[in-house]
Amino acid sequence: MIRCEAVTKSFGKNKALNNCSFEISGPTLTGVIGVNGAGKTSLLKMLAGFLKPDSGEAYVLDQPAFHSMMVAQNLILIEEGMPFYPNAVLSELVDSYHRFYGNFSKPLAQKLIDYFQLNPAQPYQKLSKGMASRFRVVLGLAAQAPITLLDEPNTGMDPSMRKDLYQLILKDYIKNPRIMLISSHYLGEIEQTLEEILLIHKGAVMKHDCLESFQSSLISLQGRPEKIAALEKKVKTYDQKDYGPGQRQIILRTSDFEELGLSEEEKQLELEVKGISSEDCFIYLTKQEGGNLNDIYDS
Ligand SMILES: Nc1ncnc2c1ncn2[C@@H]1O[C@H](COP(=O)(O)OP(=O)(O)OP(=O)(O)O)[C@@H](O)[C@H]1O
Repeated sequence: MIRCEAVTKSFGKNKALNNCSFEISGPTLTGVIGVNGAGKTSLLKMLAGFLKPDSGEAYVLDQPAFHSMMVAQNLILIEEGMPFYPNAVLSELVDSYHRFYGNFSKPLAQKLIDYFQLNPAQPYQKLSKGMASRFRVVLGLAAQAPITLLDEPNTGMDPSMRKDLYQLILKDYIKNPRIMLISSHYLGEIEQTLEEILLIHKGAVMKHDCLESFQSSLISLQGRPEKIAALEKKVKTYDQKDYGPGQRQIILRTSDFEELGLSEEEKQLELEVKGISSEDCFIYLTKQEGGNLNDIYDS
């Protein structure tokens, strides 16, 4: 079980987490998504007990996470800035994680090291970015910790290795179902692996849903511009595009679409109603309020 109750954490004037609440009570593969700076890493570090909340509380296995030895032994967080000893070679790091984590599987670590073509005698600090990510995944999966948090495990990996990684994570989870949180900017790639989505926006949970509900929360509506313009006045739209003079598309909430009470005839003859991808859903829901990119080059 992991639970955040109104967790807030600031760094100076910067609020990394802002009244963040959610709960995961049993084995689930959850994707933690959000734009840059949304608070994903801060949330994972909070659950790992590395950060103390300013207010609220993060619980892991019913205990406050901060500096808890019980939490440390039952949870692994892999992330780019893991504090390994300087000059440690991969086999030494595997041994030290094996000593710490009760469920650590050395045979699995060995198989993953071979699969990822890593050299156990090589110092971690000499690995390329993608190879270092591969090694962190070795530790993250071989630890078999009841709570497994993978912060951008695919950083620097080439596309074919990223595909393999998603399969590995899924196979590992099927073999040993547990709470797994994976943060990633590659939602379109990783979504087949996931059961749930935790969308973090401005330090808070914007959505926590199963993948299907997340994806179907927005919908695309296309039709003649005057027809669409009439509907647009009644709902909040997340995007609008014109396709030539004859067609206009809007993106709106599926619940708002249902409330419009359109007849079946209107839907079939006058409008094209389509689902959108989960990645587009994420993009529309979190669209930045910042400037227009055309302003950068057009004077
Ligand atoms: N140690 C720190 N010191 C100061 N500010 C921090 C620190 N850690 C995080 N922040 C700030 O908190 C906010 C959230 O950062 P965080 O790394 O959690 O976001 P993220 O969603 O993981 O981003 P990204 O996708 O870019 O990795 C950012 O504004 C960041 O600058």
